Amino acid sequence: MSVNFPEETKHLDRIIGRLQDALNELDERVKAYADEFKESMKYLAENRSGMDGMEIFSNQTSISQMIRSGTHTVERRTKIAKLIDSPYFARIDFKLVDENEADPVYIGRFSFSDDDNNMLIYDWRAPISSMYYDFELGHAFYEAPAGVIEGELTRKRQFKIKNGQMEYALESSISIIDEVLQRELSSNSDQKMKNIVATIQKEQNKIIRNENADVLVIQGVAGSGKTSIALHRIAYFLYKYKERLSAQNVVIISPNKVFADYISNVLPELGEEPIVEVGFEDIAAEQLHNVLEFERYAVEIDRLLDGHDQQLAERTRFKSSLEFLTQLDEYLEFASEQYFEPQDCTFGSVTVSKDFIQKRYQAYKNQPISQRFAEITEDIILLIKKESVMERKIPVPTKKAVMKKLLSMFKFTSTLALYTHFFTFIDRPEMFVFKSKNSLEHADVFPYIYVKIFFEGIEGLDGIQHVVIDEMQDYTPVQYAVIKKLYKCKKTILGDFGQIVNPYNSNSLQSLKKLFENVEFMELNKSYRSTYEIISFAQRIQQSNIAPVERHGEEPRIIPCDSSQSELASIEKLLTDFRNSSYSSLGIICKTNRQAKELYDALHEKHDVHVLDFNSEKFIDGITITTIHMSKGLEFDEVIIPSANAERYQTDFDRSLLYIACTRAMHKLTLTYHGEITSLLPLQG
Ligand SMILES: Nc1ncnc2c1ncn2[C@@H]1O[C@H](COP(=O)(O)OP(=O)(O)OP(=O)(O)O)[C@@H](O)[C@H]1O
Repeated sequence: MSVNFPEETKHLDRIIGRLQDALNELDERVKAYADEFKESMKYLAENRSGMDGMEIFSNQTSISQMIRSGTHTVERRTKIAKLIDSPYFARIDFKLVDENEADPVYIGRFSFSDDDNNMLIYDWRAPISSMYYDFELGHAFYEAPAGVIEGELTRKRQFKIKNGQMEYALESSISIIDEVLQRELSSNSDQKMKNIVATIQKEQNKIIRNENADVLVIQGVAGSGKTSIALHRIAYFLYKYKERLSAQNVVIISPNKVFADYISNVLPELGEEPIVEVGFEDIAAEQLHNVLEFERYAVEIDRLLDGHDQQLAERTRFKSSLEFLTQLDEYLEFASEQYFEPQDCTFGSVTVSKDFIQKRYQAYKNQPISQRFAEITEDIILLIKKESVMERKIPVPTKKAVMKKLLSMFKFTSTLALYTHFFTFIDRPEMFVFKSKNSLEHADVFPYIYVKIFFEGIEGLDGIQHVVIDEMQDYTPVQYAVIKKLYKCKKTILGDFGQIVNPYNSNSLQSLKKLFENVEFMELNKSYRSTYEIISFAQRIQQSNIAPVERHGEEPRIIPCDSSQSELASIEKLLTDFRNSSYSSLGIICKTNRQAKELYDALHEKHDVHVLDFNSEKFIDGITITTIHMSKGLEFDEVIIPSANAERYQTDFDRSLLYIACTRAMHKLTLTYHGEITSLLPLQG
């Protein structure tokens, strides 16, 4: 229920006035810093020759300090400018247990206080703001640093303020949150993912503010807000632990560059620096740099989807199982115990016994093999030095010479030899083939890196304090095992095991549970992206426990066509309708890259369409032709799924692909086909 609150309009005017004053003052300060900086640089340049070292140092220090303060002021200014556009989105009135009057608390993207330190706007991440997400009117509490604060919420209002103007204000009742949410969800898609601070739901807020879990795994249905929540969770941590955590300490592992670009605005919108985004292939490229090549996933997946190379499929399936990791661990344990055969070593007149070497080898058990050898080398050199002092002058060997001797006592001298031998060890030599000379198949990349860590070690990324992994269902247990070694920090892992896009990936939520210690699981079943009709349709393709939000729209359509030409004509008609609609994005989602390419060739002369593939870097509005793989994590106002015929979509795995494609649509969904319709689709009523 939209209400006119004259007092809220007045309050808004007052706050905007204050913000404007603050902005003017910050503008002056920025200008003063810039002038002072210019002056100091000029002074230093002109007088440097006459200064001693101490003077130069002190000048440079004060310039550095000036830059830091100036940067901080510019950041503050950026936030205030954003607040002037939209200062807050909610108000709660909270009455403490022992008090008679409730105090209003306005909540916005960032905090803002007046000169006397009165908080005029609270940051959405502040402890007191959590009550807005967690409680309806009545008893409420929040956790302050000093302990739990209890009281009563006597009022809850929501606002939409844009360009400094109140677009609407709503008085809370239990259903009000839904009304604002409905408005937000009904709007058209954006080129980039938006922040959702004004409408975070209670179950989502719980995940955002969960601080206990070392590893938090979020299994959420399509469109349940997992990615949004993971980013808001990072924003929350950056706020709460600002003294010791900054954006440089956080990494997100995302499926591809387009997705990374798509989500890149959320943190800056929330006033935080963007975080580093990498893909598993970037990690692989870094680890294999100058050693081995490997086949890109994008290339391999088309071969897998074609279904012609059954042996490749078998190798991929095997290497993505938890059992494979278990066998690999057993092999490495065995290699550690059995493949090192110490021998007596003589250096000049000193002989180091094999018992000594074996004992030292055992002492460094938890380290990579070459690290163990480096440690033993130090021990041997120390031993010889001691002998040298006590007995007689003995020449001390170089570290390199000792290392070489130790390495020769190990059965394999390279990671690759150790890795490939594994397949003989488990009696399945057919499970390893080189893609081409010096090039690994995709499925071997992470097992190889895992063995490399065991043999050569890895430089852990110590500066990283939090890792987010999106689309968790696409990765294998070995990939997680590598991540565990690489990033020894807290993790937020999210995805949906109902959306597996590699038919030969045999990973599961159960396997994931076994891979981590102190892991907490949270589930999200409500879907916010698509209309009720689209979700009901998708659910008839693949049953899941997805609960649609009550937002209604057109029924999805299935358009039968007589021939490929008439199917193309139907698609063209849909494109024209889209151009005349208010929607801004349309995705034509194909099963394979080849199908997408053919469709592009048929359409691009007459229509303004673009292709999104594994080489793309950006998500852009308009008409996009892409594959189900690439569309994961993305959303479109409207989706067309062409060739929904029996030949293209027939297996249970195809069912899952169709489900993913349908759930990319926010408002409108159409499927076209000619020939026989796929039996995976629900019958049209
Ligand atoms: N609380 C919310 N308020 C407003 N919009 C929301 C909320 N939660 C989710 N959404 C919207 O729902 C859509 C889906 O969110 P998101 O992409 O984060 O979901 P997901 O679970 O990662 O989806 P998928 O697994 O299908 O890729 C986005 O448009 C997001 O803005």
